[in-house]
Amino acid sequence: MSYRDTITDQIKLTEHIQLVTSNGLKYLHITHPKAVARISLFGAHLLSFTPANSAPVIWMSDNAIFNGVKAIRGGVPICWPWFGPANESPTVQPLAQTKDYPSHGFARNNHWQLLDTHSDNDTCTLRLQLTSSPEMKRLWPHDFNLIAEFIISESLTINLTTSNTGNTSFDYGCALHSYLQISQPDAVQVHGLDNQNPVPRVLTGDVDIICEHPASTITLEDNLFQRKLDINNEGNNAMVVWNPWQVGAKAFVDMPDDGYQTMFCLEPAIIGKKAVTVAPGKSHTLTTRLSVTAL
Ligand SMILES: O=P(O)(O)OC[C@H]1O[C@@H](O)[C@H](O)[C@@H](O)[C@@H]1O
Repeated sequence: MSYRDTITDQIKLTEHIQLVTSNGLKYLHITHPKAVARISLFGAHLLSFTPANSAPVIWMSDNAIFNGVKAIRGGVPICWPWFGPANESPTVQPLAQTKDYPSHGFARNNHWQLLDTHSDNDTCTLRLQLTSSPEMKRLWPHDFNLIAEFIISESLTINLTTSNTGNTSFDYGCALHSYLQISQPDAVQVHGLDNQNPVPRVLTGDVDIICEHPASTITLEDNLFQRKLDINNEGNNAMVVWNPWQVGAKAFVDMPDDGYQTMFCLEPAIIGKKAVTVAPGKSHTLTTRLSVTAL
């Protein structure tokens, strides 16, 4: 059952933005002449983004679980303050890399606070915040303020700003783990993944790679949807490219067996030893901008 079937409360925040409660969880519904979008406060997780006159840009699993515990499969999960399994990440405290450390950090498994919303004829802007709690500090012993800003118009911009509110520097890793909607695997080509070898990448099987020299704009062309998606990133040091293909999809309880045929993850990320260091009182922003053009 989708969370949309169990809505119990709706509050109008602006002309274009509603705060919706479903099964005790909060969602933001954005309905603007330029685009429709949904955001879950659990995870500050963008669930959908569809500009006017376009097919959906973001893929969401038909079997996604909205229980406020498990990270949602699809959309744009925010992986933070580490990427991938904790025991492989240099930004997790070395003595504590045990099994109860969630993969891809804890930002996508926590409830965020809605800071503010604004909308006008051009744009909707929404800001969500996560701050350090004792439970989070058990996993990652730093004081922080994390703000996810979503700017929704013909294009989508996500600014993820990490601020150090403590007295010592920290390193962090992260990814805006965008699940992009595609028509079918053999209709798509990706450009810009490797700045040094600019060859297109086609989707012909399972892929899980970290590209360390991405161009600032990655382009996903979809010949069947007759569109190209430009993904412009700032503040990342890598792009993760992922599709679990048939065997991988079957192994996920929250992905239909054929789900891999309509998704392609292209994730601007901060990974590895080159992870960003944030000094006390300082901030760092990772930005991704998605815009669609007809082919
Ligand atoms: O199932 P999760 O934790 O959401 O991760 C999904 C995938 O996320 C990708 O970013 C990783 O590169 C994959 O290795 C991983 O399987």
